[in-house]
Amino acid sequence: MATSATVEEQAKLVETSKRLAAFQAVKDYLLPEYTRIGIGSGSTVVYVVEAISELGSAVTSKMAFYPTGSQSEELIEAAGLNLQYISKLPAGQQLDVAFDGADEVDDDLNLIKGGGACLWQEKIVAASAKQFVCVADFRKLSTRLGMAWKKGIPIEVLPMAAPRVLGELQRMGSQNPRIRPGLPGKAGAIVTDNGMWIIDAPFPPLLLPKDIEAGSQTGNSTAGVWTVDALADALIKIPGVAEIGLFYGKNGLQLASGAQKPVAAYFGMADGTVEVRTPSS
Ligand SMILES: O=C(CO)[C@H](O)[C@H](O)COP(=O)(O)O
Repeated sequence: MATSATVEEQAKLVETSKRLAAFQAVKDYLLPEYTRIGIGSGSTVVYVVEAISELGSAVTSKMAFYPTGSQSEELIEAAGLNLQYISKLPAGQQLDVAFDGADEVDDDLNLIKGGGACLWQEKIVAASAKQFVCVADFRKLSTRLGMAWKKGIPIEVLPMAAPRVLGELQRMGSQNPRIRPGLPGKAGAIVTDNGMWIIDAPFPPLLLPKDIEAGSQTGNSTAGVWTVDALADALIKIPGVAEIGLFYGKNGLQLASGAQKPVAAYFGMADGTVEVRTPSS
């Protein structure tokens, strides 16, 4: 009994933390004059939509909301918000802001995403926004990707290429990469909103430039030890890989468009506070 109460309490704490982060992020980054808002996927984003709905229709009726897949599409519709599609965003134009969750966030605001299999559309929406804001609970706060999220980097692949991609990943040092299975009771692999499969590829914790500068590591691939950028650049080049769940590259603040990294990551903490991580440079 005591154990189950603890598990329940922990689950409640996590939900409270997600909600805190989401409400603070919306308060800080959703300005009433904004008209185009990206809405990511996952359980934390549910609270983002709740926070937005609480602003009332006088504010939200002038806004259009762009989903990152079927889950967030349903969320937007259920909240009575105006649904719009990124495919309808005129060339050269941007969303004002996009909110999304993450599976892990490192010291440099690189992200692992795709735990919910929506990474491809999530990356397109994030990169289409002037500002991408990440919302998460304390479990996602990390120093190096792969330290907290042990399931591996989600990689969206063309199904016919999956066996070959698995072989490439092993060669690159991934430990036991696996095709993600479908829901319990459903045979076969999980199929994304884009008709693709997901491979989860665990790698040893990914290094940052500061690790290389410190001289203790080389960041090369020989022992499967990679920097975030080197691994991401190599993964995306594998034939059959549609998109990868590493959101990396230049800091969001430095870019007018195309950023994959957030301008800020909000973490609801276990003590009821919200920690905000922003780019250091
Ligand atoms: O990348 C994602 C889905 O593809 C999610 O944002 C990520 O898995 C976090 O989800 P949650 O908020 O439920 O922890």
